[in-house]
Amino acid sequence: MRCAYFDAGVCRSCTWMGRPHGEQVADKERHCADLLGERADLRWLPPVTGRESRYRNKAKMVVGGSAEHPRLGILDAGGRGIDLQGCGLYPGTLAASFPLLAAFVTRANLTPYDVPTRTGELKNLLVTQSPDGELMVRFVLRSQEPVARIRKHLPWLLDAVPQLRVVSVNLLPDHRAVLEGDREIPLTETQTLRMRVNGIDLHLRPQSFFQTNTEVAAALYRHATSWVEELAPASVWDLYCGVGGFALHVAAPGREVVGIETSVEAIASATQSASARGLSGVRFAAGDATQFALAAESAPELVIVNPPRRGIGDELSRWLEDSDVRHVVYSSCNAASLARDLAVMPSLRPRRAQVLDMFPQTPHYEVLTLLERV
Ligand SMILES: C[S@@+](CC[C@H](N)C(=O)[O-])C[C@H]1O[C@@H](n2cnc3c(N)ncnc32)[C@H](O)[C@@H]1O
Repeated sequence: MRCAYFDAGVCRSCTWMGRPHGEQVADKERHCADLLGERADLRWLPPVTGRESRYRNKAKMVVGGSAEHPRLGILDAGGRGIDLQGCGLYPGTLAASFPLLAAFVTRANLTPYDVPTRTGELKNLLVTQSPDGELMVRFVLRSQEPVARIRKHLPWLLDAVPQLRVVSVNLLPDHRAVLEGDREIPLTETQTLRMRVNGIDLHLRPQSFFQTNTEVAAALYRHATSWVEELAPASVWDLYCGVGGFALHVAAPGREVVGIETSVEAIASATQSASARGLSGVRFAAGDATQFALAAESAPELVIVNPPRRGIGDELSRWLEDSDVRHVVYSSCNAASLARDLAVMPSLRPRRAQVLDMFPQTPHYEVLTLLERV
């Protein structure tokens, strides 16, 4: 794939842009195999690949320029906005919303936040596209000052972008290089975007994580589910469950499934999905994964973990090592932290591993592993 922004040197976010896709995937497999080391009893399954472009379901656009001429994209080294509305990573409906969102910024007179002078209001636009082509838009603002203007002009935006289902404001008052703050102000009655994956309705609210690449995420959930089905455990924990993707896929009659996640919003979404499906054996609770495991009276037969980049860490790895959990399905977006965690769990041996190319044009990838107690 080629990218005019990359070739012109204005955006270098996709560091592998221009490299043949097959070569990228082979490098990711090699990288992962090196980190996991020589293991005679580990079977590598063929990698999962999806489309090379238009695969990102979420755009995190920094807003620069002026209210009259907003730029949606990234900031340069001097803190000025670079417009990347033509970025090839975003799917059709999402990409088509950018010029309309830019027109809305002008219409509602939303002054972009200027990093060097710390003035202005609109910091970021966060846009998510569901598999059905519906959109969630979040305006990340420095203060509530523009909220009334956004509300006033919102009917225009809802009319201009008919796929728009969820709109909210997120407040990020401090001058920090983060994407969003803690406080969310809903602007539409609907505050949940339906993310239909493999025929299962997941629900995404603002402030919840969703796998970046819906097509590859669907394969991730399918493959993990087929491994779990083979083992047919009576009890499963889904730790770091987010909106419940793994838990809702592996739910089955007679199986007890518990999902644990720190985000209260994500747990509300997961609970909504479970009750809509009438799943009585699935329960979700907000909390820290490690603390939950350490406090539990008994361990399940199988544990799924899908932690952030830092991995599950020493404490939870040690707990798993000392527990009588027979199998762990570990889905990782950082093979380096996976390898560190594996070193703390020598009794849980990786039997299967599969690289999933969740982030084409970058060195990042997801790896799904099945660990078995020896
Ligand atoms: C890589 S995401 C995985 C989400 C989910 N499994 C999925 O498929 O969408 C990691 C999740 O871990 C959650 N998280 C972060 N720290 C946590 C902790 N200490 N305990 C439980 N969940 C945590 C995050 O909020 C995020 O939703």
